[in-house]
Amino acid sequence: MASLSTLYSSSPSLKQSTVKPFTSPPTTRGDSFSFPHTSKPTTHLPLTLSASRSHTSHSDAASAAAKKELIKDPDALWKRYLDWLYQQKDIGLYLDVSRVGFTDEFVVDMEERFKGAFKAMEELEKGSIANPDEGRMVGHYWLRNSSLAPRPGLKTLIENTLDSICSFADDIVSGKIKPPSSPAGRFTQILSVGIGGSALGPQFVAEALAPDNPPLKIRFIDNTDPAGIDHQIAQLGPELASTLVIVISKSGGTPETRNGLLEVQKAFRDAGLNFAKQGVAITQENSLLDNTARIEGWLARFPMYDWVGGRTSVMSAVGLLPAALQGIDIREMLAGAAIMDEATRTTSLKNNPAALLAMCWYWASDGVGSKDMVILPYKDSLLLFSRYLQQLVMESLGKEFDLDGNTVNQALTVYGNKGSTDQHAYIQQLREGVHNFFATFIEVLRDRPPGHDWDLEPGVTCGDYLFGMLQGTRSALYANGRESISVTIEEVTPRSVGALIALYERAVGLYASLVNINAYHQPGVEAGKKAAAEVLALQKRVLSVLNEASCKDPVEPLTLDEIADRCHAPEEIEMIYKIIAHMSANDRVLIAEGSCGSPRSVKVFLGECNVDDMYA
Ligand SMILES: O=P(O)(O)OC[C@H]1O[C@](O)(CO)[C@@H](O)[C@@H]1O
Repeated sequence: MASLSTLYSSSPSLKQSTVKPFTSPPTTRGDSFSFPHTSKPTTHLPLTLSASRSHTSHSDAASAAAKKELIKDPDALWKRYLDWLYQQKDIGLYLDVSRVGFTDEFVVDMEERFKGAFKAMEELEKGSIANPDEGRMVGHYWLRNSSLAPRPGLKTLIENTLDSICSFADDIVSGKIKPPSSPAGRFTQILSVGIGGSALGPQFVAEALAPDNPPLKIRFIDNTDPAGIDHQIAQLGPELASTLVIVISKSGGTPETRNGLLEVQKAFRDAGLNFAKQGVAITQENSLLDNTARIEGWLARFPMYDWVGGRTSVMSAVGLLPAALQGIDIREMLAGAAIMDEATRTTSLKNNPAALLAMCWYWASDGVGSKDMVILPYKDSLLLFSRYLQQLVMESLGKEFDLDGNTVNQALTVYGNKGSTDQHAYIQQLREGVHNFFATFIEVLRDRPPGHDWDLEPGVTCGDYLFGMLQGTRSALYANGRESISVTIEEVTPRSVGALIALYERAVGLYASLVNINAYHQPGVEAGKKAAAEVLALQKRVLSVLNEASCKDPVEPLTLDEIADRCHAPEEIEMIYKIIAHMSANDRVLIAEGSCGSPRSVKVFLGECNVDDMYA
């Protein structure tokens, strides 16, 4: 039986790719999950802001009471609104922080503290090792302005890749590149296989921007849930023959993605289709996935870069290729992000929307994540923004240690779906329950395309209701001492979506500097991955022990204690029980007698004896 990491694909062939965008010079390293520790940068700030806003301030009753004193006087509130309203004209984006109760003294303190955060960001954009644990540069800002890339080779790589994406997408959409055996004569569907940052960006962009009738429709496999995978493949039906499968994995070694690929390849084999002619890989050069795609001669391969993190990869091939295939104007998305990048480079706190967001997060959560961030887009197409931000924010800011090695357990929890839908779900608690959050309203001024509106009652449209629900909820929360930020865009367009993504990317980076953490690594994820691999290794040992006992004559059914002893893992008896319960629920060769509700009564043997012990 192949181990989890030894194979990416089960049916290698030696055909060559017809499109090879990997023609530019290689970057730095291939796939890996662990990196040598390198020295830490010196640009980071001390932990505490001031006595009143220190890491212990959220437990300070006086400070908590002061925070409840939000301005109530309408004139003063209007003045505060005017004073703090930020507008980005080229995007048509507004940021209103007037309903966050920060004080003038706090802003003065923050201005001082932001000097270091701006400096760190400037160094990052110039190519510093901003991810010290992994020894990596952090270059997602270069993707939308390649002239910022610190080396000419990187600039060329970014530009060449973008050109390859556009021309490959054009060739697929126009039918110049065809699936080998589809009656449709052209690709009609995309099946995207990836997880985390290799899925969330493409999912958000598709939901936000794909036209009603895209040239290719997209579906996602973003888990190792067999039923979920079967569902996606079943939904494709005969259109599997005209499906472009895009396998996305920066590392090229993520088990869920590998499993998704193997399942899809099996579906292709079962349908008599040649997967390689319909497969595209987006991954780092020389990763397991890249090598698999190269050896098997997949249709195309596009690069992921060492210096782009998964959660900030939506403007690399990861997000751009699927978007272009759906007819989304990716150059406009990049332009919107570039405009926002420029706008968020200013070191004037009041004129920098990302810094304003970071400042509000710090105020609202005491710089320690003491309050959750509830994201409420009042627009169905932005539904997945909160899910996208969950990874961007929580994988970046949820850290045990700061850059100096102190234990800080930093966090900023993100959740939310959309308004006004959530008003009928959990807004009740937000208004009246425990005060452990601040809200962010995402407002879209344009209700629907011009020419489609009508009054569903005199003087009032359907969109007016949505507007009223947003404004009403904002007011009702504020009246009960609940703070909120409002981000307003005029329309949901590639440009405004690109800008929104760039705004939050920058805010996360700045906030991480304020609290002195590395926003660009994710060491905590490894523990779960390692534990999962150990469970699967234990399962193989259990099967081997059972196989040996089942080959005896007569067959020797084993109790859980006996299995645990023979596995030399008595401390794992509970896990062994769970392994057996899972396998016996899934038509495996294993037979468990007794009652699942009383584990001690269970006796297990295999339905077949394998003399070669395939599990050993
Ligand atoms: O693109 P990859 O390497 O398959 O990783 C997927 C996701 O897994 C993580 O590494 C966490 O496990 C994320 O940071 C990443 O976006």
